[in-house]
Amino acid sequence: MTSQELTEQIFKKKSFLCVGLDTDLERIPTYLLSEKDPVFSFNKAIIDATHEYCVAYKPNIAFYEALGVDGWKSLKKTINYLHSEYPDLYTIADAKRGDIGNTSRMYAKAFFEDLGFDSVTVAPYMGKDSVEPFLEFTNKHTILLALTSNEGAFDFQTLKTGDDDLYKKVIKTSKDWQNSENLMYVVGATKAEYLADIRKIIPENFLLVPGVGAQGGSLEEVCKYGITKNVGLLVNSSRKIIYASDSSNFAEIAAAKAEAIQNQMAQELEKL
Ligand SMILES: O=C(O)c1cc(=O)[nH]c(=O)n1[C@@H]1O[C@H](COP(=O)(O)O)[C@@H](O)[C@H]1O
Repeated sequence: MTSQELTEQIFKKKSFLCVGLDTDLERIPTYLLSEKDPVFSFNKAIIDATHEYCVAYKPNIAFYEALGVDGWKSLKKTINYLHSEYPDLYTIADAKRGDIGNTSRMYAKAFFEDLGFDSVTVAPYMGKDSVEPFLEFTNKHTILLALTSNEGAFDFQTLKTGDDDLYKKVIKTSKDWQNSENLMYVVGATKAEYLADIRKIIPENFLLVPGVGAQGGSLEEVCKYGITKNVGLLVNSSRKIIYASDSSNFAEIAAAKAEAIQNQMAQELEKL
């Protein structure tokens, strides 16, 4: 899906919500554990209930990898289900990959070709030749970690390198990489006020903003500093939506949570 198509979906659905599928066998309703593929059953129920309130889904790959072969099968079933039932929804593989060039190319093939995700999250630490293999894929986005939502973001990302904080240097440098038009960036909702400066460097790019909900970030603040006339935001919430209830009507409750966020987003879009 292109950025323009994603923007069209955002205006059509009045939502820039991304639902995070961080599916954990220890947190899903226990009655699902007797199903053949509890992870897929849970994801399917969440997707069927929430799809009208969001524009994207982001499975966090760690939750699937932790289950070995079974986890990869559940992931594949989930992405196939999204492609067949809801092809207008944007998909993010939250894998935070990045390695020497030929290895990155294999990661890119895994997520873009084999699984068919629209985008993948990538760590910038290994630099240009570790990211460019992802950027070669047309109509696919590489979502580069810029300023993350966690406390550890202050360990390295905000260190001064010359005149700039490291995360700003990452963003500025990445703009010169081959096919940089395929870049999006991660900026944590917990650091919303930094978005004002970030928007001066990248006024147009889409930002994936995790950290509202369970991590305490504020949607209002994110919009105040980060929204553009084309929106340019995908705001993720995982646990606050998918684990809102562990009873038999968990999907319904998740949908209500997603709808409440979507309503807030619709109000923000009204202001544009
Ligand atoms: O790349 C990410 O999505 C990500 C980056 C970041 O800075 N912070 C962050 O929380 N995430 C991911 O976003 C999701 C947040 O989940 P909740 O805190 O449950 O909404 C998790 O899958 C995290 O791995």
